[in-house]
Amino acid sequence: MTQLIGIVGSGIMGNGIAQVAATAGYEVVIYDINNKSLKNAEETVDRYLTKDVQKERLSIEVKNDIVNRITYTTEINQLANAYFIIEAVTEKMEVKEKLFSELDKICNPDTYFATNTSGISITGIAGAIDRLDKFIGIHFFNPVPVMELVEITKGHCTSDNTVEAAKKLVADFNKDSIFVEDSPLFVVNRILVPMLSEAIFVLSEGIASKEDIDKGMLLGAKHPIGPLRLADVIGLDTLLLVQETLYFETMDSKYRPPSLLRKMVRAGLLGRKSGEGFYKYG
Ligand SMILES: NC(=O)c1ccc[n+]([C@@H]2O[C@H](COP(=O)([O-])OP(=O)(O)OC[C@H]3O[C@@H](n4cnc5c(N)ncnc54)[C@H](O)[C@@H]3O)[C@@H](O)[C@H]2O)c1
Repeated sequence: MTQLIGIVGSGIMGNGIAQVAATAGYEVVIYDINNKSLKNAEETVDRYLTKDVQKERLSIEVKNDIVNRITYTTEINQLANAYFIIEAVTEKMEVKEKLFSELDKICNPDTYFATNTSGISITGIAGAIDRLDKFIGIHFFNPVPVMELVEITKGHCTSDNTVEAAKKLVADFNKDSIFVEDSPLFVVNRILVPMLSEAIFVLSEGIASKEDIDKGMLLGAKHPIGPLRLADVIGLDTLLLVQETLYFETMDSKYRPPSLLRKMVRAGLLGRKSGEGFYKYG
């Protein structure tokens, strides 16, 4: 029988993870509390796969099979019999804890739980549930269908069996992985996020225009995308929450988030997902 993957959160990351899981042949249920986000996720997956069909990387029949393997729902009970749950909700400890505590009661005792957190402690989130041994960090990168890497992180009580199951899942998803200790922001974001933060400080100090900051890193450091445009792709609200984790966990002032970033989030300028961040979209 085809195994079921439950995705929680249908935002930027959730819809990409759902697409990759369905492409790997799994049945997928994607659950969100927000109907609009689910609708948007469905359209995003369809748009991505349609592009693949147009570029002749995928037949229309295969595209339809992938689309038909994904169910979009606001009913959390539909996740009860999942083989693996992958959580991709808002980057807040209290939101993730409450969700996993509810899932722990609903789901089959054999169900594995994974979080896609960008940097919150895996052991900390697992504190909300009884199945501590079945909890693991699987951190995907944005955009999920394109990026090859995931970071796998064990919590203090994660069993070897769960690590093996996660590794197999990641291999099925056709992703490569690195293994990272449970530490704020893991590896990639620990290095990347301070660079994005510095770009925002450079902008707010009036050292260069946003276009020249991005051009500087594109041409001068051979980055594939400028740091301010990348911040818009990530979502400025998520970026701020991730920076706060690094700052509060280390209590090191070098990681303080730029006040410009905080102001933009308060103004609802969240980047590409809200139509405007450092740049305007749509
Ligand atoms: N954006 C990125 O580049 C990126 C990259 C890697 C990891 N992540 C991580 O992935 C997670 C999700 O990030 P995102 O960018 O997709 O966020 P997002 O804001 O695009 O989407 C979050 C979704 O979660 C839903 N949600 C919130 N609370 C919920 C709940 N209790 N139950 C069900 N759904 C709920 C929201 O309605 C929304 O649709 C975060 O932990 C983030 O740190 C993000």
